[in-house]
Amino acid sequence: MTSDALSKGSPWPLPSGEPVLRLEAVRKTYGSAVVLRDVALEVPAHSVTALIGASGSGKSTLLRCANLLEDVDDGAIFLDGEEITDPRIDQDAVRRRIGVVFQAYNLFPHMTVLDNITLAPRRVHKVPRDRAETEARELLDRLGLAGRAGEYPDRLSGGQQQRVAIARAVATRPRLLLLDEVTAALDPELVGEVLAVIRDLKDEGMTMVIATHEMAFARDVADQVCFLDAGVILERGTADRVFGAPAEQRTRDFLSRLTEAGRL
Ligand SMILES: Nc1ncnc2c1ncn2[C@@H]1O[C@H](COP(=O)(O)OP(=O)(O)OP(=O)(O)O)[C@@H](O)[C@H]1O
Repeated sequence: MTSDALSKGSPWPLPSGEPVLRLEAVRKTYGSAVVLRDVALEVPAHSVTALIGASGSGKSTLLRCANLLEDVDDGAIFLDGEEITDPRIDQDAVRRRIGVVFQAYNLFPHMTVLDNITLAPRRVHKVPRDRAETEARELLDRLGLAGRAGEYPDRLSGGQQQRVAIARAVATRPRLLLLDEVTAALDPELVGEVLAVIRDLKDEGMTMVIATHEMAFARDVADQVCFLDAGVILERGTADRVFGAPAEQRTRDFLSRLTEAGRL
């Protein structure tokens, strides 16, 4: 994070001391399959956490639980110290504080880029149209999409559509941004432009949890890396530590398989 970006009036709320997101002993099952076991995680304000691990290790499920798209079987999840897995909580109000971007951009095809981005600020957060549109245009500028506000999504490349999806997710000034394999559906030459946008958000102080198979990116951008193995956070540490000196044999095996495949 650059203090410069914050002093210029970054929209992301300042740290409260409490981790933005905290998971305590989270367990999630689908039928008889245990998908998350005893997962504990703390995501401090303005930090980036990368979730890495083989396909099926539980990265998406963890993000879906954090956004209340899935109920947990056991354990608790806290947003800014408030237990959001408490059944009495207003789940919609919680979701309004969390931005989510998935692999599929899910933009509304019949709406312009500007309308896609301003829909939630206007409808859900009751931001007046003028202000919502001014802020959306500023966001588009920052994400390298100046001049595309009036276009429909099908006129944009996959990388541009995914940047619009990120703009839509941050337009509501979420407390936390969850990114689930946001480059997985993109042609390789478009991956870099989306990763650059995420790096800029980090520099502006956005708190993020990113499930990714892009190891070089995770190593570069993450403050904290969690290696998931069969639903367990087997190893957690700074990016340099987990990638440079993994403590667990299964982490070493995972990383060497990627190295052999030329993906690390
Ligand atoms: N709705 C569901 N019903 C049943 N099983 C599910 C469901 N969603 C996920 N699973 C299972 O949970 C496990 C974890 O899946 P998840 O998608 O969280 O893994 P992942 O690490 O994100 O994988 P990938 O890297 O391929 O996205 C997998 O075995 C998956 O088959």
